Amino acid sequence: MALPLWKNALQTTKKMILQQRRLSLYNSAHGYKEELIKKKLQQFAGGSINLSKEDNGIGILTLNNPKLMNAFTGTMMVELQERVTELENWKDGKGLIIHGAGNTFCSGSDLNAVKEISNSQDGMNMCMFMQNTLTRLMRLPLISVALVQGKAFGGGAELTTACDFRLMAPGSEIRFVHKSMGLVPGWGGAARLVRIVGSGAALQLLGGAVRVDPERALRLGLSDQTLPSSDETRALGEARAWLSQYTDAPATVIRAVKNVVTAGRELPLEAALRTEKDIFGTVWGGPANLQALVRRPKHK
Ligand SMILES: CC[C@H](C(=O)O)C(=O)SCCNC(=O)CCNC(=O)[C@H](O)C(C)(C)COP(=O)(O)OP(=O)(O)OC[C@H]1O[C@@H](n2cnc3c(N)ncnc32)[C@H](O)[C@@H]1OP(=O)(O)O
Repeated sequence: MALPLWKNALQTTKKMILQQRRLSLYNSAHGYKEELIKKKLQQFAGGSINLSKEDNGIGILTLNNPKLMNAFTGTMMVELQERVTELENWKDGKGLIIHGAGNTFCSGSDLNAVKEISNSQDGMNMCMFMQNTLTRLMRLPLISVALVQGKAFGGGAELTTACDFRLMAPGSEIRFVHKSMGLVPGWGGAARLVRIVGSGAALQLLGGAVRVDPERALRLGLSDQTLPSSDETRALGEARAWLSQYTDAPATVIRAVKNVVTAGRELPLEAALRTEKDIFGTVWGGPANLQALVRRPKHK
């Protein structure tokens, strides 16, 4: 018996999206040798990236290196890639909250490792590895939130820009400190920041290594809400509540919502329209749509 049209469309579209997602930003054509880079990064051990995938479709990803303000060691960079692959394969996932252990977000690369990866090629290899991972994170079919408590500095600030939204606890700070180190962002943070706040504000935040508090972040559109509590546990509960207003539907629908927005953001108009049509075909006549029609919802 032929599959219902929506199931057929779902299978076709899933294959297309997965193929697009698997086309990494960097590959061997760019001199990118992933296994060699991973081997180098794994020389710098410490900390972990923990992921909890909950039955309600919300994932909690924790940057766990509190002794070093959750600075990214080499092994944490490799683990982040592994967690993103897990999230790409989580078919029931619809939301993700990224936060740091010890009531602070992340202070960027582990400076102990940075001092060892000092030549240009090793630096660019680390950037290609992190850009591949953060681009895949950004394209996940889940609505993602960076819960910023304490400090999000350097690469930590860049990581927040790979999430769909940023929520900040009172007293927290996002700071692109790269200039002070004679650097520019390398994990894709500049390209994403320009798209979030505009080139003028991005130039000020990068050129001035500006301390961005919750109020300034809201004004710039860099943050979507300042949470009431700076307490670690309460802030996570507030972030869950905030995210729930955008994930309150079956995973198939929320994942389709994120995918049409990603298409609209990243594709030329006509390709975005065709992708939207294909994604529409995966939900039109699907279980959630049919149940809604039976209920005949009244949108007050
Ligand atoms: C593309 C990414 C980019 C790159 O790779 O080029 C980077 O991200 S480079 C790193 C950029 N980040 C920084 O420069 C931040 C450095 N850290 C700080 O400015 C402060 O630690 C701060 C403001 C985050 C917190 O200050 P606070 O006084 O509250 O704490 P401490 O400084 O005492 O830190 C506690 C403890 O953690 C160690 N620490 C903090 N950040 C790092 C880091 N990025 N790498 C390694 N270690 C870090 C700090 O040394 C202290 O350790 P201790 O043994 O107690 O001295």
